[in-house]
Amino acid sequence: MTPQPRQPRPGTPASAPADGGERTTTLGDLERRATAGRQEHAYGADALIACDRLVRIFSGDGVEVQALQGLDLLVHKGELTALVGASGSGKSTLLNILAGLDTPSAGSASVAGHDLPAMDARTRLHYRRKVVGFIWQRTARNLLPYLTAAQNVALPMTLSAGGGRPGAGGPRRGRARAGRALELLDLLGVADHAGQRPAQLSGGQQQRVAIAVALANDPSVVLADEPTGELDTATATEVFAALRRANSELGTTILVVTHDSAVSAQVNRTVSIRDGRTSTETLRTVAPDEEGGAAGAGREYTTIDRSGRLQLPPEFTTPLAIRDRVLLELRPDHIQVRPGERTRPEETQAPAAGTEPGAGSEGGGSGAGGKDTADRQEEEPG
Ligand SMILES: Nc1ncnc2c1ncn2[C@@H]1O[C@H](COP(=O)(O)OP(=O)(O)OP(=O)(O)O)[C@@H](O)[C@H]1O
Repeated sequence: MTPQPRQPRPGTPASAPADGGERTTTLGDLERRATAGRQEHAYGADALIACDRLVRIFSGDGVEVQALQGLDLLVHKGELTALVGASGSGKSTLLNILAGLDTPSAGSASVAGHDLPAMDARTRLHYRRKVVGFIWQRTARNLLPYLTAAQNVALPMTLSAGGGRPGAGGPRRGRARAGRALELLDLLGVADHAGQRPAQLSGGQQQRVAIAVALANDPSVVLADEPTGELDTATATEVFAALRRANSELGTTILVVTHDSAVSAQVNRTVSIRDGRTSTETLRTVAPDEEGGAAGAGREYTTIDRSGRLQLPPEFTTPLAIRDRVLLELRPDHIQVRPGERTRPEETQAPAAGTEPGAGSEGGGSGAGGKDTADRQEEEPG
């Protein structure tokens, strides 16, 4: 048997310095550089929220519902993003996963460096208390009825400081917690109601106190599921303005699910979910003012998933009768999508002996830069 050359172990010099001079590159150095390079280019490495091919399947009574079907989403630090979509498209499912209340069936999700599917019960509890704040649609679900507004805001700080043990110390002591609660209520325009219980507050005031509760522990992210769903338009605008203030003044990243197009028009980025996947997103260049007015015109973009797939909206495909396939053509600065011709039965038969596969046919039209024969003849001079 031929002896194999022994590989140096990671961390040992690939070539030792002959003159005892400068240290040469080791295999360990190369490995570290390769790992750093991989992390740098990993999907969503610079994002605060990164969902990669997220799948959530609910099963029961022999029926399976695929609520999320390989959803990709990146949200960067400091963004205020609205999540819209038809009923049943998967918005709440996504938010529950990001809140640490549910786990995905497949795919990965990370928030502020926390790998959500990998969290154990203890980490999950810490995550829910410190890393994310949550606002529910039902005002009554956000606040404890027997505590005042200020006590409701101080409660998450007490719980995270000492697990609710009486007299427990922590990052913020009693007086500091009360001070912070008042600061937050002031920021959200409800400081005058600090001593009142939820039943004494209007729906809009309750939701603003709920935002303060969600912000109490300086979370990296605030998630809100239809926070204005139970409110009239004027009150919804006020509550949304409070969310925007939290985003702009505290820099908190906020992801808000809404059905209300007036609300979604007040953010710079609106991501639309269709059939459990992100389908389009609208970006606005001019931010709305304090009252929610004068937002810049939005431009809608179709999202491309990690495998290069995009969903063509029915408003585009229906008028052109686009169904099974399209022709993609690579142009210097864009890709052209044209309806593929209908398949004729003879085209689906095997090619006759001696003919090259695909010769003279449409060729499926899938190659970038590929052109069908008719086109080429059309464009050739003479
Ligand atoms: N616990 C569950 N068990 C079974 N199916 C569920 C469960 N939760 C959600 N689903 C299903 O998953 C799909 C997505 O639901 P989800 O609530 O995420 O949608 P949504 O976009 O938030 O809808 P809505 O806007 O009406 O709240 C729906 O078909 C729903 O019926």
